[in-house]
Amino acid sequence: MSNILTRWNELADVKDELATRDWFFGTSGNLSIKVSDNPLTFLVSASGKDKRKRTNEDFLLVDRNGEAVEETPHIKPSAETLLHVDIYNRTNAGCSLHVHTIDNNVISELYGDEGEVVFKGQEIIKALGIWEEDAEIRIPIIKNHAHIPTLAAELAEHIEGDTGAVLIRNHGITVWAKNAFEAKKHLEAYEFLFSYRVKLLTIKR
Ligand SMILES: CSC[C@@H](O)[C@@H](O)C(=O)COP(=O)(O)O
Ligand SMILES: [Zn+2]
Repeated sequence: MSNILTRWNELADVKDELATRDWFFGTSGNLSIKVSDNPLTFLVSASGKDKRKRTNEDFLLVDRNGEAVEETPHIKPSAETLLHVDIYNRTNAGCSLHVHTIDNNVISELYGDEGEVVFKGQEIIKALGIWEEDAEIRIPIIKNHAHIPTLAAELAEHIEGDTGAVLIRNHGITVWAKNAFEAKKHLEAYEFLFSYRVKLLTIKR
């Protein structure tokens, strides 16, 4: 099987799993997976589609600038392709996932003024590859901008390694990691932490 087809199927499987979790409200969310390094190309989800459906037009191959490699009259790359462009140009990540969930939006609003949300001493942090006792993680929260180059520029300030995550206030989360398996695992761990915090705060009130 060609590399592009292998990556397509891998990303389509991740998309199906996130859809099963109901993380693609109202066509929101986008996904990408790297196909080649030299030149840099990656598959990114088509804009505005119902990501719960699996079709032959779910992804497009784009170059290091996020431009479609082939002309595709019916579909265009995600409106947020520039965010994925920055991740692949600045890291060795192999996959990037972006979802809007109610919990990640609530957390981003609750802690938005602080510019980050901190989690400590929770077992699920090990899913992020951090194994120390009482480990602490900090997820930056950036302002949402309708102007995507401005949003991408602000996100880029927090792209520091081959794995990471940024919350966009009242918008969603962007996660990247070395491959699709790791990116999905990290996304699930973050969403676990957000859901836990929202539930705990609700009960404590
Ligand atoms: C339909 S609301 C979500 C969009 O504005 C955007 O934030 C998003 O995540 C999906 O855009 P898309 O162009 O389909 O990748
Ligand atoms: Zn979005």
